[in-house]
Amino acid sequence: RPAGSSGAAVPGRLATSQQGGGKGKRAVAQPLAASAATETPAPAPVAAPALPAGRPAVVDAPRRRGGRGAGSGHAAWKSVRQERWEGALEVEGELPLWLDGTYLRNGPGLWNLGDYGFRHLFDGYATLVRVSFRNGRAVGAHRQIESEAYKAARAHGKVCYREFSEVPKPDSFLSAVGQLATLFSGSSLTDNSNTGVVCLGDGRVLCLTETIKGSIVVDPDTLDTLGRFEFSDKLGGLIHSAHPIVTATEFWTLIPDLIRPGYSVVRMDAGTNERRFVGRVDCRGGPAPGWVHSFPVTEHYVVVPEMPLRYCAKNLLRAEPTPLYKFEWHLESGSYMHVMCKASGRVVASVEVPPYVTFHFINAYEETDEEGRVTAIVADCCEHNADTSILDKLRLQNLRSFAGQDVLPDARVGRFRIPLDGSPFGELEAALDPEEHGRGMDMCSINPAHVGKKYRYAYACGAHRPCNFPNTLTKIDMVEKTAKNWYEEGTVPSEPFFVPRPGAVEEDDGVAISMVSARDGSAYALVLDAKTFQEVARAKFPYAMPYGLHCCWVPRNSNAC
Ligand SMILES: CC1=C(/C=C/C(C)=C/C=C/C(C)=C/C=C/C=C(C)/C=C/C=O)C(C)(C)CCC1
Ligand SMILES: [Fe+2]
Repeated sequence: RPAGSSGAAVPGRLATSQQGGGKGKRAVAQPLAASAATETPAPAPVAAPALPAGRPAVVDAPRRRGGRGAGSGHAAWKSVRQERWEGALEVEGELPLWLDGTYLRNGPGLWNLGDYGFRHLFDGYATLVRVSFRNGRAVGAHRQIESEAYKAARAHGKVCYREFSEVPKPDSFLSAVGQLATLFSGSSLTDNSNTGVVCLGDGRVLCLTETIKGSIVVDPDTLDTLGRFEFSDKLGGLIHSAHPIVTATEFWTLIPDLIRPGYSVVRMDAGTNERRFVGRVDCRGGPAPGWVHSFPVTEHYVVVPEMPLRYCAKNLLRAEPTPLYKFEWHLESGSYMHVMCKASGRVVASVEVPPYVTFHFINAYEETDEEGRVTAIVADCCEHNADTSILDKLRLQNLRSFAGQDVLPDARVGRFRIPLDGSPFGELEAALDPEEHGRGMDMCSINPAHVGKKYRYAYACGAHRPCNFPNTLTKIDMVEKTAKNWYEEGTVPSEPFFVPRPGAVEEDDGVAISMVSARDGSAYALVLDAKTFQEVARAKFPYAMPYGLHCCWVPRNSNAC
């Protein structure tokens, strides 16, 4: 964590330097003594202002230029109203006293610029949410990440960089060659880091998206944007996996090569900014690499997925999105799983597998024989039955227009088995009956002590049907092949993030924390006992919170995660 960032709030620091002028309440200059770390009673919640006058107002009405969209819908799909807020949260139930640290959640929380509404869930500007727990109390906050893309959009009142589905309206007549140049130099790509948030081994907290320039360091206490994470190496690349594998000592990621289809596997030591090239996987099919939103590792291997949903340079350039956005489906190209040895960079297996669509790998581990030799890799993921339609379902118009129809495509825990004996094929099967979790499955976490190792439990979002989006929290038992489900009518819960109890021995000794947005506009951090999957407490925000994607846990008073 950067020097001076202690985990305790600094008494006397102001909640905001902005003065009100927008539609929200005016700023009240109030000491930020709200952290439970200060031992002082937490003050009442203070609303920060909406955007300052003269800048495009952030509105919560879902509409595109020229008219309102279909219904105002659920609070989860409405833009956050204020740029920032911090205050004590009302706690219902008993927060465990050992829960001492900060839960951070990142996600695209702002989908409107003035009266212009974005199309897709993944387009929104990044909103970081914080809940700090101490002594059974909770302090909440949220803040927009100050990416160049967000600041430019605010300053000019329009999209200025290429987002997931939005592209800037050309105001100069760049030739096709010019457009291509801005794409391949990366200058037109967004740095809107609205997807992941990770705590590095050295304590720095990094927000991520799929562009490398969108790796942004934030202060977990103030939620200040500290600046771009500059990689000091010469590896280059424009895009990488949104989900690096981060441990106390290292950081692994994949860099797809769109010119010569393949992936670079790279590793960075904690405490440095220098990635080192470990090895390369050449694609086996298709005109471009498969989309790698995430990938898993085992103790000795990196697993590189190559799915038939592939990047598409033509679609990257398009002004109007296709149903598959920047990607293309190439069933004929085959589906593969590659395995690289972490130590040598050698590809030790490359197998063809049944077609699959996944965004999130859950975990992977090695299977060994009686002599301890590794015979196969098992890799689990949230698998969408090789159906890409989930991407279109995540258009905001679809999410906002739910009227009781069951339209969420089925998903399952897909379990790959990749033999290491030179066989050309691997297997893919459901790890448990998908009915156990309502045939919805995404946004997963596990006990971090089990990353790359044999594990039993995963926490994810499942479905209580009919629904148009995952609306339950589910604990999957991979051994018993059962699930425990949490559901509350009208709510949209985000990724349940597992936080182990310090000193825990059992894999599920801890809590699962999820930010829940309710239809009535309430929002709360829900704390479930990870063993029983029963609610132990909820910490309520005094305002509506949009849906968000991924989370991390920053333990208190530690300079490392
Ligand atoms: C900005 C550019 C890109 C951006 C890619 C992004 C922001 C990808 C984000 C992907 C996410 C958040 C995937 C999450 C999936 C969640 C699912 C399927 C949940 C399902 C629920 O049931 C590129 C596309 C890389 C191109 C360059 C510019
Ligand atoms: Fe993700």
